[in-house]
Parts: sequence; C-alpha cells; structure tokens
Amino acid sequence: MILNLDQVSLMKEGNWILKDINWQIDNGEHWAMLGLNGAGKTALLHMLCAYYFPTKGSVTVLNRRFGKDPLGDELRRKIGIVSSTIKERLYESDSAYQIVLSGAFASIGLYETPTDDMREKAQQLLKELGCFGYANRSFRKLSQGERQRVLIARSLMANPDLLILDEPTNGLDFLAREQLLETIDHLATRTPSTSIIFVTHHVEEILPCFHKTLLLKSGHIFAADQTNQIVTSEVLSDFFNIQVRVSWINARPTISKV
Ligand SMILES: Nc1ncnc2c1ncn2[C@@H]1O[C@H](COP(=O)(O)OP(=O)(O)OP(=O)(O)O)[C@@H](O)[C@H]1O
Repeated sequence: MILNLDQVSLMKEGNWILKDINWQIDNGEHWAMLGLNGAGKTALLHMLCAYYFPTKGSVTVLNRRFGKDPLGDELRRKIGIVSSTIKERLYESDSAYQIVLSGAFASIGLYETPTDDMREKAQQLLKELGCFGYANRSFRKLSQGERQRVLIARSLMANPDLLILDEPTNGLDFLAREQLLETIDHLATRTPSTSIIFVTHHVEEILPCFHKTLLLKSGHIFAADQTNQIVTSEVLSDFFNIQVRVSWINARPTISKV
C-alpha cells in the first residue's frame, strides 16, 4: 500500500483544516484530487510528505507510520513532489541539468558529486520530458511550462514510489498545458510502479490515467472513488453547490454550468 490515512484531522491556529480523512492508495494507483481554493489540498499533501503531523488519527506512507517509525531523507527520496513551494526554494541560477541532477540527493543545489549513472539518468529524463534542448539554460530563464517539465524530471531522479504533482499546470497557456498533460499521461503509463497524485482545480485536467478521484471540500473528503463514479453531473453539482453538466470528449471530461 502506498498510503493509509485513518481518521486524520489537522488543527492549525485553533481551526480544523482537515477533518476525519480516511484515504487509501494501493500500489500503482493514480489519483486526481480536486478541490476549491482553501479546501485543504496543500495541507493534506504536506501531511503526506511529513511536513505536518496529524492532530488526530494515523498517517502511514510507504509503510512508515508517522510518529512511530523514523522518517527522514530516505522517505522523502521515495516521494517526488512538484509544487510551487519547491520551485521557490531552488537556486534560479542553476541550470536545468543541475536541478534535475540534484533530485538524486533530494537536495536544493548540488553539494555531492553525482555518479556517472546519475548523470546518464538525468540526461535521459531531460530527453524524456522534452527538456534536452534547454538543459544548460539557467532555471531563471525558463518559461513556466519548461520549468514544470524540469521539476518533474527532477522528481523522477530517485525513482519515487509516489509522485505528487500539485497544480502543475498553473500559469500555463492552453498549448503548454495540453502538452504537459500528455507527458503526465505518458509517465503514468510508463512508470506503473510509481503512483501519482495529481492535484488540480480543473475538472477537464482529469486524464484517463487517473482511474480514481478524490473530492476535497472544507477539509473533508466529499467523495473518493472510481473517476467515472465521481466525475458525474450529479456528484459535481452537489460538490460545487451549483447545477453543472459533465460531458466527455475523447475520454476527458468538460464541465459547464447549466
Ligand atoms: N499553517 C497554517 N496555519 C493556519 N492556517 C493554515 C495553515 N495552513 C493552511 N491554513 C488554512 O487552511 C485552509 C486550507 O489551506 P490549503 O492551503 O491547504 O488549501 P488549498 O486547498 O491548497 O487551497 P488552494 O487551492 O487555494 O491552494 C486555508 O483556510 C488556510 O488558510
């Protein structure tokens, strides 16, 4: 099992940010997580990476129970994360190649000497993610779409068991977004041993590879099930509290207000 959250609640500054979360992810499952602003998505992800500890309940990620088994760099290396927080922490003068390489050490910046295997792997990932053409350009000079690709390549350096993509399409134009989604769909198929959690605000970004979907609302799980059970006009109308209609085109959902 990749993760097991049992009756998890989180309190911050006197408020319950997450309440009674029960969620399991089995090996190789890919999930989409959808929630409005402030639903608690980031708080939940921080908990999975052991940046937050639950106020109540138990969190087990990759067979380690938080608060019981020792955590640390080894676990963090097994969880790849692409988020705006990581982006802000990177050294913008580092090249795309250096940033990808640093993923092997789960470090910000390169302090250890990479092995030949690591160099080779970084180059292979840069190619696979379509970043090879700007491998030597500094991160600061890259477009949003190029940066996201570099960050995904970085997160794959340590062969993670769990890959968390937190709103990876933020700030991308239509074309860059569709190209990135295509790459993510390809990754999900080619790395079946890595489970993906894909967090988004947009229903139409739920790709066919995400067989399961979790709806998070005001710190609660509103629903979590097979995507075809969740992404329906009925469930999403209840979730958003307005009447919406879901249509499917090429195995992708679109949503409109009725
Ligand atoms: N460390 C904290 N201390 C106090 N309140 C917090 C903390 N972290 C998050 N919150 C609050 O918890 C709620 C959920 O925040 P979170 O960032 O997890 O939402 P989100 O679903 O990721 O939203 P968005 O889609 O806007 O990024 C918000 O009301 C936020 O203000």
